[in-house]
Amino acid sequence: MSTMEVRHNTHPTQLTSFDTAQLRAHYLVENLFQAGEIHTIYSHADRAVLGGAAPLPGKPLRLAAEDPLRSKYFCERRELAVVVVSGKGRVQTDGYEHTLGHRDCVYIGRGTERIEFHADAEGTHFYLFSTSSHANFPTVVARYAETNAVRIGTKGRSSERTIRKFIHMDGIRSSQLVLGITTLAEGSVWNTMAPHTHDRRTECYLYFDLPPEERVMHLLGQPNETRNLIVANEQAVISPSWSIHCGAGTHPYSFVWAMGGENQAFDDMDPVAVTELR
Ligand SMILES: O=C[C@H](O)[C@@H](O)CC(=O)C(=O)O
Ligand SMILES: [Zn+2]
Repeated sequence: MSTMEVRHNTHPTQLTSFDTAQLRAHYLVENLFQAGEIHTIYSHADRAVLGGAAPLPGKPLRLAAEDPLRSKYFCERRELAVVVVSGKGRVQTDGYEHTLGHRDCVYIGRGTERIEFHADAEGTHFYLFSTSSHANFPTVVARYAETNAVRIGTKGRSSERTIRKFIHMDGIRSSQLVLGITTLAEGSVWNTMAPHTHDRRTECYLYFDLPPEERVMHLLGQPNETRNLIVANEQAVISPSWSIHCGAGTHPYSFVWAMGGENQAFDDMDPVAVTELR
């Protein structure tokens, strides 16, 4: 079974009038991974599609062109990145098979007609992130262990972490999609603090590798009007271009960050000083 939910855009002044349930309904994505199903969210923010595929071993799942796409197949006008956030498995693209371990990624280019998810273990979860695409780029696998790890943050600020860029201008090429994984070091809690915005891109964070009883306190909103979401394992946050996106966990975690929009320049950020936050 597969389902696609549609989410509309919000104006920054709306965010400050939302209560907790409304904030969660607009920006938090829960229940991405349902055993034996593919669940996707079509966000009008840069037309990003987020999804979760949770096939059972021996029962592969095929990605469908849901009605909101109005296309013959999912990647007819789209590119797609798939990251294994738990377990291990295989992704088949037009008959080619890509074997993926924990935190490995496959970029699937526009024009790929048949996409199938196979689990090699119980509880295998494939995270999907897709943006529209007007050019064909080759399908390529990126392995977590083989990707250059950039260490950032400091122990003193409880922000020691590694950033691995998978799909970007100097890595796997794409039409607009940019994606990587950040992993927190033992004893560190903060990602992306001091925060930033990037007015030319929407960004989504999918938090994972967090024990079930732990949480990430994620901050969002314009820098001078912030709110928070309490986020559990394998839940995602959609950050509009005007929103900061950062968080602190009660335990170390990893997250997939993925963007789509006007440009792919990772450094095209507007930094926000901690003292400017309200
Ligand atoms: O626009 C870039 C993204 O917010 C992330 O790459 C930031 C991040 O992973 C981190 O600081 O830990
Ligand atoms: Zn960002």
